[in-house]
Amino acid sequence: MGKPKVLLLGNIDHAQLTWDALSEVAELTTSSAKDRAAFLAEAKAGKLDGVVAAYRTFPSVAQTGLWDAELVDALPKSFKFIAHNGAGYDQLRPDALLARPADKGGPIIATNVPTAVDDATADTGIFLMLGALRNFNTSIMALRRNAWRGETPPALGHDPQGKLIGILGMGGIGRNFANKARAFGMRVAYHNRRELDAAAAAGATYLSFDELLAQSDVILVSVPLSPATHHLISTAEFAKMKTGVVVVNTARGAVIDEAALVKALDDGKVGSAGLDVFEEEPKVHPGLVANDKVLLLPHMGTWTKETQTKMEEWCIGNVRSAVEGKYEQMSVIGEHKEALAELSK
Ligand SMILES: NC(=O)c1ccc[n+]([C@@H]2O[C@H](COP(=O)([O-])OP(=O)(O)OC[C@H]3O[C@@H](n4cnc5c(N)ncnc54)[C@H](O)[C@@H]3O)[C@@H](O)[C@H]2O)c1
Repeated sequence: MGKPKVLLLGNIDHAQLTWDALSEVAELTTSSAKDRAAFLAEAKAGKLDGVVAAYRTFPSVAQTGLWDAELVDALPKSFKFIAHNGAGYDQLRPDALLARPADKGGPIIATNVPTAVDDATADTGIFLMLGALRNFNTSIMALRRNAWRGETPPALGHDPQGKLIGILGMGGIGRNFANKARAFGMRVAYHNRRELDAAAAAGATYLSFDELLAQSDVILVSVPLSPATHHLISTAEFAKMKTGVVVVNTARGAVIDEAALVKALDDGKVGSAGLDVFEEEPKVHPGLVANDKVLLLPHMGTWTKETQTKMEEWCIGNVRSAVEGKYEQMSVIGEHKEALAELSK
């Protein structure tokens, strides 16, 4: 019997040697599909037969579309694992992957790359928070059009010291951000679906969702995007916030209703914002682009050599563990832990 096949969707940019070394245990293959229709056609024509695991990047969604029921249905029976190179896996539909019936190959197990992203993403959040608090974007724009601080000087910014940062989603990135925010003298509160134990909370105060909205001077959005968190923050939630609140989003654009944010900024309810993520990337709402009070980054959260390298190495590690049957070493997504345990029996 030949080696199991592993499919690469997207590029390996930093961990090429580790990827090449996978060929010791697997036959490495790629897809020539340029879009979802072509990918589905390849799968249905049997070109992916024998593939056991795939490595995928965030941009490879252009090649496959979402990993939903339609895509799952087209995959060969041999396909068992999808290793996603990222922490947030909203491009996968965990339910659809799990629901594949036994006669079609049974559940497909997904892994992600948590924790390796924490520092770089939290650092990006700190940059956006300070920049938004200080209104730096207005003066950056003025300087670049050779107008020094602008025709009228920008409004004075605010110091982080003593302000309450409310972290919505106190996971890996949220907790990392909390530590850094403390170094700036901020008071830290958070909201999660459940209160953390004392060690994980590390002194941060647990607030209900509404309390967090009402009391925070700065709100960091750090929850995964899912049907439950889509537009978690919209008109009603902005109305509950302090006037002049600073909103930072390093999670996913669609957790915030972008049109409602534009309005809240225009009304002065939200004082300024720092955004790394957008509802329809790479498109950015024109109301955000037009507003100097918004500091914008094009999804740069993990855009560092060290972090991208760590992520690739980790993701390839998940593929290798899957192929070698070392399931306990895989960082499986929360929704698939039980299915992996079944497989391990
Ligand atoms: N900007 C970037 O480049 C970048 C990089 C990495 C991750 N991300 C995004 O950041 C998100 C968070 O990453 P993480 O590694 O901290 O994830 P994580 O799973 O460690 O933490 C997420 C936290 O959110 C909480 N949560 C989930 N749903 C909630 C809800 N409805 N209300 C309140 N809390 C809720 C969870 O309990 C968990 O504590 C990812 O899902 C991803 O979308 C963005």
